[in-house]
Amino acid sequence: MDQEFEYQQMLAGELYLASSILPENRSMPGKILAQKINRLPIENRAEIVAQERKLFGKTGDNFYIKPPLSVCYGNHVEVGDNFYANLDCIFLDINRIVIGDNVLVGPRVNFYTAGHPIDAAVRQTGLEFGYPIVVEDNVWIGGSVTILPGITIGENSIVGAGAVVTKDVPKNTIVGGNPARVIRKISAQDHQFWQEKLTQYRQMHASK
Ligand SMILES: CC(=O)SCCNC(=O)CCNC(=O)[C@H](O)C(C)(C)COP(=O)(O)OP(=O)(O)OC[C@H]1O[C@@H](n2cnc3c(N)ncnc32)[C@H](O)[C@@H]1OP(=O)(O)O
Repeated sequence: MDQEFEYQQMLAGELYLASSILPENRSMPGKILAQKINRLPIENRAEIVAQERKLFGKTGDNFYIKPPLSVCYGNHVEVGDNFYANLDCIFLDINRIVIGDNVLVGPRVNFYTAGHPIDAAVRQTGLEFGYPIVVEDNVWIGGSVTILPGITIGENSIVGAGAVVTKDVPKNTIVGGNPARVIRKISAQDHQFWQEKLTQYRQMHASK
């Protein structure tokens, strides 16, 4: 009964006592499965993907996370279509991590939903909390990025390598640094530049 209360508090973003969940340890199956995935031969991609689909709460078409990966629960992560995450990512999903379609994640990206009270006396009670993370469609997260609890990254945006994201990222924006700041908006010129590169590539490919 207490375990269920604490678990629901956790998902609601309210204070909860992790140690009351831990005796039964609802997060252990996900951790064990992640360990199993990390031991699979890297060339056995079909099996890796099959196990990753069991680990996460939801996955879409064309999905792959390059091991090793780490989770807290695993089943609190939901991912859309066309998802790729490079190696060594950490999904600390004590609250939900909701990721849209066409999202690219670089190596060593940390999704941290968990936090502890600022006040030391309350922190010492063992009470903690977690807020959800949302990554909207078409986002690219560079390597070694850390995303903090409660953050939303808006559609089409890019998080530069090494950023610590402490505030929501608006859509169509490039951010970088620690704390992450807006570098610039993604513009019509970017669109034109990359469309031209794409056309060039296709012409060269066709002429081979
Ligand atoms: C899915 C995967 O596996 S991804 C593989 C791993 N690859 C990566 O992580 C690469 C991520 N890429 C980056 O971080 C790139 O630098 C990008 C996408 C942010 C570049 O964006 P652009 O707008 O083209 O940046 P550009 O190079 O023109 O630099 C613009 C400014 O932003 C700064 N900047 C660029 N990247 C970053 C960054 N990661 N953090 C902080 N500042 C940055 C530049 O220093 C420059 O500053 P200035 O105007 O003061 O000189």
